[in-house]
Parts: sequence; structure tokens; C-alpha cells
Amino acid sequence: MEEAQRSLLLSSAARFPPPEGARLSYGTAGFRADASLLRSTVFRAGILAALRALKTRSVIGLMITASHNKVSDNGVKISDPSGEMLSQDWEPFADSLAAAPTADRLLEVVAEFAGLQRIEFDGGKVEVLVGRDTRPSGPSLLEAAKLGIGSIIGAVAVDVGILTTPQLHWMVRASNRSTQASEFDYLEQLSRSFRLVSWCLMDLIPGGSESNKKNDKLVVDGANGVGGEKLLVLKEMLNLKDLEIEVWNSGREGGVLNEGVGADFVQKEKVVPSGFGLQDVGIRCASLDGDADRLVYFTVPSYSNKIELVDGDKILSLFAVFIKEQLSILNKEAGASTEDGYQPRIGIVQTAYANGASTDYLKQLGLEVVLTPTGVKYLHHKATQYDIGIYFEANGHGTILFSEPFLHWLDAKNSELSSVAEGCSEQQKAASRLLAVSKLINPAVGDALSGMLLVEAILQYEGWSIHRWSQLYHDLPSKQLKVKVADRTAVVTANAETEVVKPPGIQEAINAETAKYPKGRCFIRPSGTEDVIRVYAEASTQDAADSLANSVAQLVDKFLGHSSS
Ligand SMILES: CC(=O)N[C@H]1[C@@H](OP(=O)(O)O)O[C@H](CO)[C@@H](O)[C@@H]1O
Ligand SMILES: [Mg+2]
Repeated sequence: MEEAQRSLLLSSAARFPPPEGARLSYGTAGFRADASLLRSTVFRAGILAALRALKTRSVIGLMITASHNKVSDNGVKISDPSGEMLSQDWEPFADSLAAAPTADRLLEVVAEFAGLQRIEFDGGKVEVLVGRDTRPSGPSLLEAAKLGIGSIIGAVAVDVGILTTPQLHWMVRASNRSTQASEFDYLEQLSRSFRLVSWCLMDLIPGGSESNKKNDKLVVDGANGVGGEKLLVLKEMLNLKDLEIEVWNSGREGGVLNEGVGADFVQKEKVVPSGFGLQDVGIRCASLDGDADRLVYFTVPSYSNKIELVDGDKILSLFAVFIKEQLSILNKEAGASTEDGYQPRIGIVQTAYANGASTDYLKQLGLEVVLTPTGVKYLHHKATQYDIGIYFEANGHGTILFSEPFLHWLDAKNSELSSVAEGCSEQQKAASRLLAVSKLINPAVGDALSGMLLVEAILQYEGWSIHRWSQLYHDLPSKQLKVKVADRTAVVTANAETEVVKPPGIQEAINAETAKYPKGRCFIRPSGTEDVIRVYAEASTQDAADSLANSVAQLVDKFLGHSSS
């Protein structure tokens, strides 16, 4: 490292000492904490993003958001060149950077890591796209990020403004593929693909389109965050005739981000979000989270404030049913498609939070289902191992990944079928539907906006109401609790977080408790975004699930002790 680089790093780092007494780590989805603690961490995340850009010689993304956390929190996460989450082998470096107590130590950490990774400080120009959500702490953290990026010579911070997390990931991916990569291009791509999907799914359905255009209203809870605002813009561009989209909690009405609203609240509390009421009874409703990478659906019943939840597992099931259906049409009638003997492999990726009924349902469909630990970085990675990988967390974060070889095959098949068919064959329609879907769904990361458009198109295609969709299977009653403990890192898990290996004895105690409940299933794990241990329980009745969760929460308390805070 040249002297100019050393002194630049030292002088800028001196302005961002780490917060006293707080140990932050790159968790499930980057660093998260009370925003007042984050300036140093975000500055250092800027350095990390710049080094990642130098290492990969590609555009990198840095997103300032704390997603579903309360408005006073904030956070930072990094997008890799493909639009995926930061490569996991860089996470320990992120932790060491954040923890360096002085500017001198920070310089040493950077120099050691750069040496190991053979990063060359040659001043070559690289870009980091910096986005943020609507949190009031965003502008000050943005400045910190820019200074961090600017303290690596050659790295340039490009402020791309207020965005959803998936928009930023999409823009990073597009930049590195040298395709149009602005926010407008993203919105254009979504509206163009939705028109294409609508055309392929509606106009190409057997028996014509009119009969299916009846579920015509969708009411969306924007969590008082960035997603609602972007959806309003997208809605203008879509200019829909057959679907009316109303957005509540867009943030324009002055409500507080994530307070009593949003996908996390709706999925965990299962109650009607603020702003929704009698006027929405029976209508198809959807909820986005604070950075619009999660989506759940629900309906408001007339008799209580408890919603009927249609969660990420059901969105996954809807997508899986549709794709399986199209593939079987494509592979039927033998002909061209089986001659090449190509059988695309579909993989369904879930976490332990997936409702047991969804996993059973998907397996009964004959699909391959695998579990990974919590966090999109794990699910996404696993899904890339299939021709078609569909992943979702129960909380609504997920997408569909189509492998490049599969898309090439599908494209070729589509052209081949259209050249031989008189008019449109069923097979060719199925190929074009799948191709259209691959253009609409965000390949970089779960995206509430593109996911929502796909749900809407598939429901119309199938002619299903939200109730019909919800009846694909019946969720097992479940309960989630959070327990504050002295040190959540004392809990170490294995087998996709379904078993606790540390502290000793607790897993046996959980097993003994779970065995008391018919269809009982329960696990605990330390949250990667909040300072709590999460407890998840499932059983044959709601009372039983509540009681199992409560007993296990007490076990957590007994084994791990109460937090002093
Ligand atoms: C039970 C739960 O919903 N966990 C969420 C939550 O992670 P935790 O590590 O559980 O705090 O936030 C993550 C980031 O948004 C999301 O990927 C994950 O599914
Ligand atoms: Mg989120």
C-alpha cells in the first residue's frame, strides 16, 4: 500500500471512531443497530465495498437500510457484482473492520486482508452504488459511506438515492452486465415484463382471457416505507386496466415506518395493519416490508382484527404449482421437447420457519425440498444449484432463479416450437409463459414488487381468488416469540438451525417439551438482526403452539439467563 493511500485511510478513519461498548457483526443481512451507533460501521462498510470493487473489478452495491426494524434503527449491507449478497468469506473481514478500535488498527486490518486477497491498490477506477431507504438517519449515514468509499484511491461512490433493496441489487447486476441500469430502467423492465407476462398468461390461456379477469382489486400496505412510494410510481407506468392497485401506508400519509404496519408485523402478529379496516374486508391485500424485499398477502375478515395470512410459503407454493404445470405441458405430447432428453431440475428451498404443512404439500407434489439456515444469502446460494430454484422464507422474502443453460434451452425450444407449429401449440405457449416469467422476476434477490406482479398474473391465469389460493393447504398453527438473553451468541445451532448444539442439555429439554404436543415442532436460534433468541413452535392447535412456544421460551430463560439490559 502506497503512502498516499495509508495516510488517506488514517486521516479519514480518525473521524469515525467505533462506538464504545457496542460490538457489531455482519449478521443475517448486514450490520444493524440503533442508527446513533452506526456512523463508524457504515464508514467502514464503505471501505469494505470499495475493496470488494477493487478485488472483483466490478460495480458493488452498498445499501443503507434496516428493513423491518424500527425506524430508529438502521443498517448497511453489501451487494456483490451479480446482485447477490456479499460473499460469505468476506464477512469475518467485515466484522474485523467494524471492531478495529483505532485508525492505526483499522489500517493494519485493511493491509493484512488486502495482502491475503491480493488486492492491488493501483488507483484503477471502480464504482460503488450507494442506496438508502426512507429512514431519517439515512442522509448522515450516506455521508459516512461515501467517505469510507472515497478513502480507497480509485473508488468512486455513486449516490443512487432512495431505493428499495431489490432495486439496488438489480442495478448492481445490470451495471456489471453492461445493460441499462438506472432506476427508471428497473421500473421499465418490470412494467414491460408484466405486460409480456399478462399477454402470455392471459391471452394464451386455453379458452380465452375474459373469464379470468375477475379478481380486479389489490390493496397494498407499503409499511410507510420506500416500497409504497415506488409502487405508486410503478402503478402509473403499468397503467393497468384489469387490476386496480390501491396503496395504503405509502409513507405519504405521515405514518411511522414499520409501526403497526408492514410485512414483518403482518406475518408475525397476524393482525390487521394500521390504515386497513372494514373497507378492505374480503379484498385481496398485500404487505411489503420496510425495504420492499418481502411480500405477504392477507385478507381482513369482518368479525375480528386477526387476518387470514397468505405467507411466503404460499407464494412459493403458487409459483411452484405454476412452474410445474408449465413444465409438464412443455414435456407432454413428446415431440421435440423429450427428444433431447432434457429434464430441468426444480429445487424448492425453504428454512426451518417454513410451515410444516407447506413442506408436506410441496413434497406431495413430487418436488425436491431442501432446508437452509435463515437468511437469503443461504437460500439464494442453494437455489442457484438447480435449473429452476424457487426459494422463499415464510416471511415473504424469495424469488425464482432460472439457470442460464435452462434459459438457453427454453429459448431454443420456444423458437423451434414456433417454427413448426401451426398457430400456437400448447407446448409453445408454455415455453413463452416460462420465458416471460423469467423476465419479470428479479434474479438478483427477493423483490416484493416483482413478486407481487407475478402473483397477480398467476392468480389471473389460474382464475383463483385469494381464498382458493390459500386453500392449497392449511397452515399448521404456529407461534413465534423473542427472548432477550445475556448473550445470544451462546446458542449454536446445526442442521439448518433445527438443533441446538450449545449450550449442552437445552436441545434434550426442547425435545422433551415438544414430544408432549401432537404434530409438535419447535426450534430456537439467535437472531442475526436483533439482540434476541427466536423461538418457533408449531402444533395441531393454536393453543398448543402458543403453549409449546411459551414453555420453550422459559427453557431459554433458564439455560441462558435474563439479559441485564
Ligand atoms: C424469523 C425471521 O423472520 N427472520 C428474518 C430476520 O432474520 P433473523 O436472523 O431471524 O433476525 O431478518 C432477516 C433479514 O431480513 C430475514 O432474512 C429473516 O428471515
Ligand atoms: Mg427487508
